[in-house]
Amino acid sequence: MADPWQNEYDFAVQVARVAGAVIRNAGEDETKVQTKSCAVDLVTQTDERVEKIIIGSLKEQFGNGTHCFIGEESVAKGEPCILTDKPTWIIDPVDGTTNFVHGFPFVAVSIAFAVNKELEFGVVYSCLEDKMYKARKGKGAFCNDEPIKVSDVNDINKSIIISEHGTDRSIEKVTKIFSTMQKILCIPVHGLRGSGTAATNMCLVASGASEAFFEIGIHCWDIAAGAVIVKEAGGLLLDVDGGPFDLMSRRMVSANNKVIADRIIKEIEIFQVVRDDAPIQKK
Ligand SMILES: Nc1ncnc2c1ncn2[C@@H]1O[C@H](CO)[C@@H](O)[C@H]1OP(=O)(O)O
Ligand SMILES: [Mg+2]
Repeated sequence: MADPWQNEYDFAVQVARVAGAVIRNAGEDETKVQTKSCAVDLVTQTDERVEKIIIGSLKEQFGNGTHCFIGEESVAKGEPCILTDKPTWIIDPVDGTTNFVHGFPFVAVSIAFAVNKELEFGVVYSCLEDKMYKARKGKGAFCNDEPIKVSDVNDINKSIIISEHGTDRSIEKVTKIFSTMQKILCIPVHGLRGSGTAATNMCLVASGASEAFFEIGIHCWDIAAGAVIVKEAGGLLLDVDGGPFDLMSRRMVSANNKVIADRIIKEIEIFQVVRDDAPIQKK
């Protein structure tokens, strides 16, 4: 049977490439920052411009009222962040905005597509490295059209684990994050890393460069596309408490296998975050 979402998938790859070129060519003026939720949560003109380009072209192509859109900058401006059964695009125009502002060379465009609350495909374009990661449910994961798969390491002592610090600087959260990192480092593991973009981190797990990436505080648009890519590369997704992965929960462990995931989960100090789909007055 023909793939009902083939056109959407192919178009997402094209749009991600265009968006990545816009990011690469963004002038100095466009890296001037404004802040969002706090002093270290950054946004630039490019984030907003690229989201408009992506959503604009998707709407022109498919938006006859049947498709919904969840985009990082649209949600920041008050649009709802609720996943329904309708075909829904989940978009982070510039994942790694802090990197982008500083010229730290990992910045990704992340585009995912869900139907009936299930992720159908994901595209992550790491635009400064010119790496196009993509995966269609049931059809494998690719980087620049070459198949990718997760690492086969199941000895935690031989792993590289990725995490990030996020944008919350409250002392209790930072203490928990660093305590978790310290415990994992001292298991010991070969190394701890973080590229500064959740989408790229997930592609690093998918391509076998790292065994696991976990974070509390990420948003659905940071990880939706990467989630399909990790799964299709043979990896798995879990909640930070070992339960099932929930895209809207802002908590995620992605790993090459269950042995590594379970070992990491044992060390994670959980802190509370407000869900992406919580009523707006709670945020
Ligand atoms: N409050 C938060 N806590 C943790 N990670 C966050 C976060 N807000 C955004 N992120 C994302 O996590 C990674 C770095 O921690 C980036 O992918 C960043 O996405 P962004 O660049 O699109 O904001
Ligand atoms: Mg992001």
